Amino acid sequence: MAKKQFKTESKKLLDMMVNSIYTHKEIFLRELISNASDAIDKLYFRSLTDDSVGMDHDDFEIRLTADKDSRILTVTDNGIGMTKEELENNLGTIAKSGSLDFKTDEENQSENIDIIGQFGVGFYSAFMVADNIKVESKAFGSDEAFVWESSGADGYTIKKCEKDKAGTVITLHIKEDTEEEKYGEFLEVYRIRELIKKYSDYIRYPIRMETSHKQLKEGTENEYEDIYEDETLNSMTPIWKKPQSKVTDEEYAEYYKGKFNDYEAPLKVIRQSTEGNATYTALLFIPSHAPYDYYSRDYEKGLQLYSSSVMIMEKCKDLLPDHFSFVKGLVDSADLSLNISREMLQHDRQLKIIAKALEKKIASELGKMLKTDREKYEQFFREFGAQLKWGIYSSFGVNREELQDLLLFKTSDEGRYTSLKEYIDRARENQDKIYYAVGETVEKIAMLPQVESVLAKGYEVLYLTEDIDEFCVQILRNYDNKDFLNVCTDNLDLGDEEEKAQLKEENDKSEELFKFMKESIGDKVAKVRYTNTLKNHAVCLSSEGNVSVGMEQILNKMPGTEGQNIKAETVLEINKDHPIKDKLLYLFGNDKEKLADYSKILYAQARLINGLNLDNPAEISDLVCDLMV
Ligand SMILES: Nc1ncnc2c1ncn2[C@@H]1O[C@H](COP(=O)(O)OP(=O)(O)OP(=O)(O)O)[C@@H](O)[C@H]1O
Repeated sequence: MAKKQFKTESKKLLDMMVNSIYTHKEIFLRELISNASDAIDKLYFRSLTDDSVGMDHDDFEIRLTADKDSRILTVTDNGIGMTKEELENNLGTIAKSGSLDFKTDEENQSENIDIIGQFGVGFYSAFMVADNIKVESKAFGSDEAFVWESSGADGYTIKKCEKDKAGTVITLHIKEDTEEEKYGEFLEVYRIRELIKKYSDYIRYPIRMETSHKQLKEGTENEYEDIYEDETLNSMTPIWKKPQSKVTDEEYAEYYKGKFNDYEAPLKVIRQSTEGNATYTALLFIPSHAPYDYYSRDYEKGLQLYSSSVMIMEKCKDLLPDHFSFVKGLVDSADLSLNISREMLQHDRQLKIIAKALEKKIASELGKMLKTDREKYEQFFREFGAQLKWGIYSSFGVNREELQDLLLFKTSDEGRYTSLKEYIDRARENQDKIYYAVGETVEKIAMLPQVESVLAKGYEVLYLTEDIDEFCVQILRNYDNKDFLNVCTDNLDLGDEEEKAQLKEENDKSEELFKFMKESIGDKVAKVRYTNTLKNHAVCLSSEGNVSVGMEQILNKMPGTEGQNIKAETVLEINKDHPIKDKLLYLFGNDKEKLADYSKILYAQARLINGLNLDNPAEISDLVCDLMV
């Protein structure tokens, strides 16, 4: 029979598995057992409403056999099974489409680790240890059974076979041992027992295996015989049902990695059990890094939902607010009915109470981490901080009480992270503003002329480097009764009354000059004026109104704003103490043509100083050359 070919993506992945240098090959057993358990879950769930299943919870099992002579390891379940089409679709292609959109450079073996870790390639991982795999399966309700067989990337076959009951038998022919790899260990009972304890202990169905031990023969004194017995290798207690003191950090980490397809241990484990309004146990994990798709539309938030240890939903969105969408984990509650539908669940009062309590718990645990383990918190914030800021912005500040003290911003104080409270604690006496500036990097912001002058007066400035930062700050408006103030906007008010009056007078006097300069530059600026906030530079840009120059950039980059051309009211500010001022006044009286060129050049310089690109670099370069020759 002709072999069918794997889909291209699957073939690549398979090649990688077959030649894997991944050191944790042992995880293949966890993957197969987890699939078996899922398949049993499905049939058990069905048995609750369908008498024809004819099985009780106690009838379900996962069975292992290992034969060292033939190098055969089998994993058998009496779950829902697969039809011919399902065998084809589930095992002939990668379950999760798009997993391989991610770079799969076969040459670069080190990427193996990431792929296995990130996507939990499941069934395919068996090819790390086996050179031939057979999957015999009979779907519940079907009269026919089929066997899928493959020796790796060259393809697979599907044929009819005989099988009595619904379920699946996976037969692995374990690879021959090599110098580096002793694959034979996966046929040893002690090793299998160890792996089940490590990765699959919590599986709620018994994982059984016939094992033997030596026993003194009855009636003899020194004759021993082999006694064969069925041994259940797992404790079947879900990890969240074990007393907290009995679970080590490592066990939580292994559980998390296996269940949520992560290659790194979580940054934090949160466990909560309550009775009262709602009785539930929650086991939550804060990952130590954002999943590859976290900041994309494909990412789906949610927690697993169990009713008395039986999973009723893989991803319950309603349990997590958007600003904590990075949290992984599960909730087990006896208060929820097993047969509850998704639609009903949305309106379930219990669920709402649980969700509220979890939100509070997560916020308080993060707060604690910020206080007691700064380094860890900063690691968390680098990965997920933007989500908290987004939470404030997208809710128009409704969540501010919960979130504002969890925020960190970069600051002029050595470019490190600060919380708002820390900023206030360091603020100068009588400082009634929280100063901030926006830019791509800390270094670029530090060079902004306005920032220099605010720093020179002894104030600290928040450096907003992330796209969401300024939006978040604008929604907050103030913190601890102090308003946020963008140092590049018009109302930076650092001088005394006398200085202010003097500036106004000078500005009024030069009104005609400014009008001419503005007309020369065109509608890229709304105004030209003098400023007394600059120290060394001749010019800078600032803005008036709600949209700052930085926001203009971000808003125009956002999808959906094409063609809207959102504009900041840009102001070109000229240092009133710089010699350029006299030059401009002179040109205004004597050489308007040159003044027009100067205006354009000054505007271009201001853009460069503010870290912005020029829209007409060739023109500016020509103008500068003309001045030079
Ligand atoms: N023992 C089994 N019984 C029934 N169906 C199975 C069994 N093993 C695998 N499958 C089916 O094959 C699919 C693919 O399995 P695979 O382990 O590759 O991915 P997955 O379990 O969906 O994802 P992941 O392992 O990343 O969580 C499963 O979703 C399931 O539908």
